[in-house]
Amino acid sequence: MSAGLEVRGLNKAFGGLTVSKNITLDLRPGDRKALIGPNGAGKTTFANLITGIDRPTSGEIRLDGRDLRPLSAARRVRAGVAKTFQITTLFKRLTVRENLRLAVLERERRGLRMFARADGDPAVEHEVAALLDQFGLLRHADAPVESLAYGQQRLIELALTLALRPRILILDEPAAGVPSSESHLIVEAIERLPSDLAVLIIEHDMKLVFQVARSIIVLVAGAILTEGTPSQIAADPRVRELYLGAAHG
Ligand SMILES: Nc1ncnc2c1ncn2[C@@H]1O[C@H](COP(=O)(O)OP(=O)(O)OP(=O)(O)O)[C@@H](O)[C@H]1O
Repeated sequence: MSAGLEVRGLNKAFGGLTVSKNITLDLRPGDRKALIGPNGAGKTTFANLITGIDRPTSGEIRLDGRDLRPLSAARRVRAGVAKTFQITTLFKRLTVRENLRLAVLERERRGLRMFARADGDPAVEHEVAALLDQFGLLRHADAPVESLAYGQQRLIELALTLALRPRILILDEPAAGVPSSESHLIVEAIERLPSDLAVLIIEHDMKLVFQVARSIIVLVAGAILTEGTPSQIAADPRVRELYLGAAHG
């Protein structure tokens, strides 16, 4: 048995359209991998197969050797597979601290009934404070989420996901909609993620990808074209053609 996520020969067809083709990859503790590819390459579908939103037509998905395929999306989160920014919903009128508290309680399955008494639980408060600190949100702790800049709201979503204590984290376009003046917040937050977490970043912003990824997987028409270090990918003529072709097309 090996630690982390193992995907073997994954296929997915919607009717006659095959959108994932024989995808094989690993996500090990500490990995910082990016999944890139043109629009419609099948990145979101791949993420949905891992998180259990979609079911593969064939192929294997294992976490620490355990077959994930029979598990519902909710059970996969409990097993340690989390994806921002879909499972997270911010309560915009509540404060940052209250949102984080709810996420911790949700993980503990204490639910909303405990909410009123929760601020009396030192263990929960300690964990919330650590998350606020990790994401540089301490000074905004008691501000309503809706009063914060968009980039900061995305940080809160990331903090909420980490409150679930995932082992595999899929970041789905973490910089989407974030003004370039705030994108450094996202980069810094990714750099501060726990070192043993396995991270897969799906992102169109190549600047961000090359800043944070140590390995890049290129998906084209549902299949992996290549996987390599950022410098290998940047030098790959097929990848250059793909992106230059897209830019000129
Ligand atoms: N539920 C579905 N039913 C039928 N076809 C689908 C479904 N979901 C996705 N597809 C098709 O699968 C292909 C891959 O889509 P997907 O959204 O996974 O690509 P993507 O790489 O995430 O694209 P983008 O970068 O634009 O988000 C597309 O042709 C899309 O139309």
